[in-house]
Amino acid sequence: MKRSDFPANFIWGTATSAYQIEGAVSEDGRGPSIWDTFSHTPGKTKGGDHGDVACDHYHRYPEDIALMKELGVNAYRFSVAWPRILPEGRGRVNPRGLDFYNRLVDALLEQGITPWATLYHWDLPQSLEDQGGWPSRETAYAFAEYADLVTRHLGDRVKHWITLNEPWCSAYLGYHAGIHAPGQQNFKHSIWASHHLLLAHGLAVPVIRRNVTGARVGITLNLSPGYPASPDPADVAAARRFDGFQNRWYLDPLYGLGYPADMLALYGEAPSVQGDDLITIAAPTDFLGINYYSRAVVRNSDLEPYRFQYVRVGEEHTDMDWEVYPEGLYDLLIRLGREYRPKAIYITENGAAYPDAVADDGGIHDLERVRYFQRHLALCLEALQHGAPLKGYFAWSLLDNFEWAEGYAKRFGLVYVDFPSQRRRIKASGYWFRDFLREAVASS
Ligand SMILES: OC[C@@H]1[C@@H](O)[C@H](O)[C@@H](O)c2nc(CNc3ccccc3)cn21
Repeated sequence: MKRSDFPANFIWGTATSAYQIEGAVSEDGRGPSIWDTFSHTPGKTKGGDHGDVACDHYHRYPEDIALMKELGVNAYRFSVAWPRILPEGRGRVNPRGLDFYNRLVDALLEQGITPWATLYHWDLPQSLEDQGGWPSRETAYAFAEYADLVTRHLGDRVKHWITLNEPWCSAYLGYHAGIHAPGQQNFKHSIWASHHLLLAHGLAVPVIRRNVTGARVGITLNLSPGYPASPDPADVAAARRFDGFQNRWYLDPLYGLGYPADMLALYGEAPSVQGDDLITIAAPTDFLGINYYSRAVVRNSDLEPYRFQYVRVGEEHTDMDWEVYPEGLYDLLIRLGREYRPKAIYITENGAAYPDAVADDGGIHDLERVRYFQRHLALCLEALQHGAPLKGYFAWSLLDNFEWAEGYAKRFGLVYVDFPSQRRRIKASGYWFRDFLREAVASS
């Protein structure tokens, strides 16, 4: 499999997010986010790690853009930090926050790299959380105001917009599992949060289209195909419940089907739907972003409210203990193409954590990660050849960075970061990606 097997206009990028790489959390007027609060709360992140400095990208972005250029990507997916733009979440605008993203976008364009901006990658301004957070409908309205402000300022140069990164993570991990910010464990709040996140997306889509000529708008979901641990009908039903929990709860409303009836019955907890919310949420989009890392294998369980249990399978796992299963990406792409028929699909994240180390020769020989990319890209190509509307691929991630509750212990980068010195080193996987992308030049 080589680059020229893919369409000539296929998008090849790397992805990051603001809180994971920027640092400078109190610089130039940025306000606190729920991840500043959560990561500074003892016991919430591995080793008490936080994003105060991270990759110091706020200051080092020219060097990081030079790395993207060396890798040969033609696009870069980053997120805008809401608390940098609106320190209290609404109202007062921080011009120095806007200035940073103006500089970042201009520097990307100067290098011929297309900016793809994610408006929300989990860093909710703390003041909005203090007023109810995503369980409150007001937060959806605040998001639409934020989207309006950012797209009015960057929309002349940024044409690709992702409203939300992974609402499932924000709602479930943040408000029910409690392992992500803000760390609540309240099922009803997680259901209300999921609805207000989808509502926020739906409110923002027309705002972005109004502000950005030629906008391409979408949302990014972390989707995992679910497989039953056995042919036992109870396990098959559990896999269907998993699919509802992880995938259909978001896909169905976004594609005009409303919330899935089986999950509404299972949950017995109705989302806080009002008026035309479901019409708003189903605003037509130009693409679906998919973050794919692995599949899920589940069996039946009495564990309420989801009534499934994960089963650990497979011979090969990453440092996150996620099974390496590229076939799941193929199955997912084919299913989505057939069942939801998005205009386009972009893999907005795919990658793997491995315990990278600098070898005696100064290199980082992350050959497992090279193999991970090769296998997943091969299945992307196969799905594309079988009709999936796949138009691009963003590797997660450009840099080793702050891996949320796992802190800096889990490395996903194509580029190794020595955090004490902030020195960047391209890994073997980065050089592989560079050579893969250069092939088209050689063969054209
Ligand atoms: O964990 C790797 C990345 C993470 O760094 C990104 O910020 C985020 O967008 C992301 N989403 C997933 C898939 N979903 C997920 C599941 C459990 C915990 C965290 C993320 C993986 N990743």
